[in-house]
This record gives sequence, C-alpha cells and structure tokens, in this order.
Amino acid sequence: MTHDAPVLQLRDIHRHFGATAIIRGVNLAVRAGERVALIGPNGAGKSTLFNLISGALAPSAGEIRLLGRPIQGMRPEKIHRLGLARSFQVSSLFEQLSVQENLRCALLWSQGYRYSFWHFLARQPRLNTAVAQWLERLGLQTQRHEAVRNLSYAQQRALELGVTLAGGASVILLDEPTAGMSRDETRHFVALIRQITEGKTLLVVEHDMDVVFGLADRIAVLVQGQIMACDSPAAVRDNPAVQQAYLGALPPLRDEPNGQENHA
Ligand SMILES: Nc1ncnc2c1ncn2[C@@H]1O[C@H](COP(=O)(O)OP(=O)(O)OP(=O)(O)O)[C@@H](O)[C@H]1O
Repeated sequence: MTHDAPVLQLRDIHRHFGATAIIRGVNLAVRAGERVALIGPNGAGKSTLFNLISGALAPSAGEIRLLGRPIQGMRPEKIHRLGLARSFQVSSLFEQLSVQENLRCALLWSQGYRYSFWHFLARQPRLNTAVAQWLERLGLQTQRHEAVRNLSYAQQRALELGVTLAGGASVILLDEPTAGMSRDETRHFVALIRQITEGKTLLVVEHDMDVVFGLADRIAVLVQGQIMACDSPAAVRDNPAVQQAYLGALPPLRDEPNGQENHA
C-alpha cells in the first residue's frame, strides 16, 4: 500500500568530484511503501547517488529529505537512526558469529538496547521471539547455529537482508541484491524481498532487468548523472529514449503472454 507523502525526497541534487560533475540535478520523490528501482548504464552515478542518500558522501548542492527531515551531509549513523538502512553488495555480516547471533545484534539495536546489561536481561524473551520470527521469515531456522561463513552465498544474502530490515528502518536501500546469484536463486530471492519488505519503502539499484521489472512499482533511469525517466515499468519500457539507451535489452512485462506488446 502506498501513501502520497514522499518519505524520501531528492531536490536538485548535484555532486562533483574535482571538476567533473557526476550527479547533475537529480529530483526524485519516493512515497511510503513504494518500491523504486534505480537503473542506468555503468558509470551513470547510481552508487554515488546511494552514497549521497546514505550519508557516505555529501552533495555539492541540493536537498535530501527523509521522513520530512533534511539529511544531506549528515553522518551515515545518524541517517540510519532516523530510519534509513542500506544493504551492500559486499557482505557486511559478522562471519564468525552464528545466524541467530547476527540477527540478535541487529534486533538489540532496534529494540532499544544500548549499554545496560540489566536492561538486556529483562528484554531477552522478547528478543528471542523476534529472532525466531526472523529465522522463519528468512527460511534459515535449520541454520540458526551455523557460523555465517559456512552458509551458501544465497543464504548469506538472505541473512544480510534480514539484518538490514531487523534494525527497524522504514526506508531501505538495496545495492544489487541478486548480484552473483543463479537464475533459480534470483527468483527465490526476489520473492523473499517482496515478502519481507512488505510495507517498507525500497530504493533498489539493480542491473538484472528481470529483477527490476519483477519488483519495482516505478523505475528511475539515471543516465550521465540525470534522471532520464521515472515512471511505471510499462511506461519506462515503452519510452523511446530509454529503449535507445538500453538497445532493446528491456524484458517484456511479467503479465504479457508470449512477450506480446502491452501498451497499458
Ligand atoms: N570518489 C570518487 N572520486 C572520483 N570519481 C568518482 C568517485 N566515485 C565515483 N566516481 C566516478 O563517478 C562516476 C559514476 O560512478 P558510480 O559508481 O556512481 O556509477 P554507477 O552508476 O554506480 O556504475 P556501476 O553500474 O558500474 O556500478 C564514475 O565515472 C566514477 O569513476
């Protein structure tokens, strides 16, 4: 379900490195509960834009609002505390800890535990229930005591997604969530993303067009640091400028029989 007020809003964002302008006046509004995919050719500026939103970089100009508050130039931890979490291409899990220990760490933060040991003991039953729920959602009950380094790659990515979400953020940035997965793993993972991010707001950078068209409510196309189009998958797929940029590599929409044209 989506609401009208944007929870993430970029207004005329610019970023240059030295004399080179990389992000050149990006405007984007993502509404609550929406799933927006950010696509674009290599070097278009997608990672830079994610770095600007998550606080790893400050914009050279422009305003970024999260849940109505300006966040441009804030430190990443502060932006995280305000409700935005980013999942990376490279695993950010504690490899030597078990699956449930990783989830516990993420949940401790979201349940308000900071430094008080007594507080921690009092909260443990609730914490254990929440860990069990996440293990079930992620399909990782059998692996609960397994060290992360012994999981398959796809299982590690599922746990990483769980850890990102268990922190309680309402706006989630996913950076190439299915990179390195087989076709089957990708299909399964997209279904998992859909299921466990229900109600959250998602901005996803992804190169796999099947994933993009299978997941996104809207697609933003970034080319040379500017948004060329931002619209429904059908409208973006039918946009001549986008077609030209992608040289016909966009897939048919999922509900089209035999890949027939659909001008909905
Ligand atoms: N810290 C930096 N200093 C200088 N140039 C940078 C820096 N970070 C990124 N760039 C340049 O900005 C441009 C956009 O890079 P970016 O990684 O944002 O693109 P991208 O769309 O994410 O590409 P890809 O799809 O290949 O990951 C590239 O030309 C890159 O070399």
